[in-house]
Amino acid sequence: MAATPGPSAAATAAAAAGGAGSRPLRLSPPVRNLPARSKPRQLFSLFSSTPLLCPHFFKHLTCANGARYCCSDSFGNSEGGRASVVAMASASTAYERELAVAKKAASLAARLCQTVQKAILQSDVQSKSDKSPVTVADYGSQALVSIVLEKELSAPAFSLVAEEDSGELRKEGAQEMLTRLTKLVNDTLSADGTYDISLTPDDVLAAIDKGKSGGGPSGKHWVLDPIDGTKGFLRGDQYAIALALLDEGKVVLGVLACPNLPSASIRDHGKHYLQAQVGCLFVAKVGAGTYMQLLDGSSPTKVYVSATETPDNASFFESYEAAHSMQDLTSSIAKKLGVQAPPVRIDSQAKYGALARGDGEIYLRFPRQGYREKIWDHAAGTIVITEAGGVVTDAAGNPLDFSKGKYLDLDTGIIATNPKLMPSLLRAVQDALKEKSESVGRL
Ligand SMILES: Nc1ncnc2c1ncn2[C@@H]1O[C@H](COP(=O)(O)O)[C@@H](O)[C@H]1OP(=O)(O)O
Ligand SMILES: [Mg+2]
Repeated sequence: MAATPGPSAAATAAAAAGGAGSRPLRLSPPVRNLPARSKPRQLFSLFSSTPLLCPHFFKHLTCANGARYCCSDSFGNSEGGRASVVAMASASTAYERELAVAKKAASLAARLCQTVQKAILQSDVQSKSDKSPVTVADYGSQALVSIVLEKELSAPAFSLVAEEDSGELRKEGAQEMLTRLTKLVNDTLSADGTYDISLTPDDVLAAIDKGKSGGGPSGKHWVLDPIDGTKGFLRGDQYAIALALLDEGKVVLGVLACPNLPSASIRDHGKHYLQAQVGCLFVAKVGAGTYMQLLDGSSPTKVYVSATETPDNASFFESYEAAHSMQDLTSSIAKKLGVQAPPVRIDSQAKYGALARGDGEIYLRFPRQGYREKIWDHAAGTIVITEAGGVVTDAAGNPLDFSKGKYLDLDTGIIATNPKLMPSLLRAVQDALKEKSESVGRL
């Protein structure tokens, strides 16, 4: 099945209203049937700036953050010294089953979301108590992921921490939506053909409510954002299905399905990606690197963060929605760092995927005071970046802690970049935050 763009067929990541100087990014309809290519450029620049570890030239290299990566054709296959063979063998076999299940679940959910985005009707949008829009696709995506986890995992009593619950769907007046949702889930399952099942509305409600786990520091917990970037989804722009697995409080695998992200770099928008296919799946497992493939199936390609060391050649990603991140602060950080390029604003954890494959160097996220970050908004994206050789921290430089339950306890914001740029980025963040608090103090 070919990946298809959204209803507008133009995933737009233009500058937010009033965002003068930001880089408009209009993603046009894809030209079909062109081969997806990863960018060897990223690999070459990494070779040129990283020490080789052993005489197996081009086999082993150390990423700038000290993590070891092996050049391998498939997930986890490697060559080299005995110790690394042992280490990589355990890295390659651990969580293998879970990763395959996560890919299956996210791909199926993405298919459902693509169907809905194409046919979206205003009446699909309900209002949650927090007033953010939620669609039949959020529920359908969560139900499908939950069903795949239940069918495929050997332990049926899995723990799932997910964004949606069935509360609104159980209310009077939601019957029609529930009927449509059940049909959508069943149609997606039957088109896929893996499972010969037909779900009732109650089955769908129960599947959604499997996502009520609170997470925490012990055991395994799946973490799901069924549609990350609901606003982008409704606009016909970028969104992601983000699924991760925590084990003893650490993210051990992550899958990001980005149905509207072009397979080619969006750095030089207006150029290569206009011919690219749309719909990417990023897959990361602890110790085994990050891979990208087309959502409609292509062999996975290992991806790496950009090796750019100089801020004046760097570009940065931030939220499309001005309400999600303080753009005056991010602009001040970029200025202090010496970044020349305007911000690239796109919705959802698609930013993490784009950064992981080197489309840009920096991600800045500074929500307004009082906003509490949820683990499902960052778990999959974080491992996609770290396994590609990048670093993700809070504004004080601490790693994100996914072991505290549903929320991340954060110092102000989230930043990501490559290890070479991180020290200067952290200094710029600290300076900009200090300046901001001093200016608030003077008022
Ligand atoms: N006021 C807010 N500030 C920051 N993030 C928000 C806010 N409201 C919703 N979000 C969440 O931010 C994420 C999108 O981030 P981005 O701005 O990078 O696209 C989404 O998970 C979105 O929730 P949701 O998943 O319900 O869409
Ligand atoms: Mg989200």
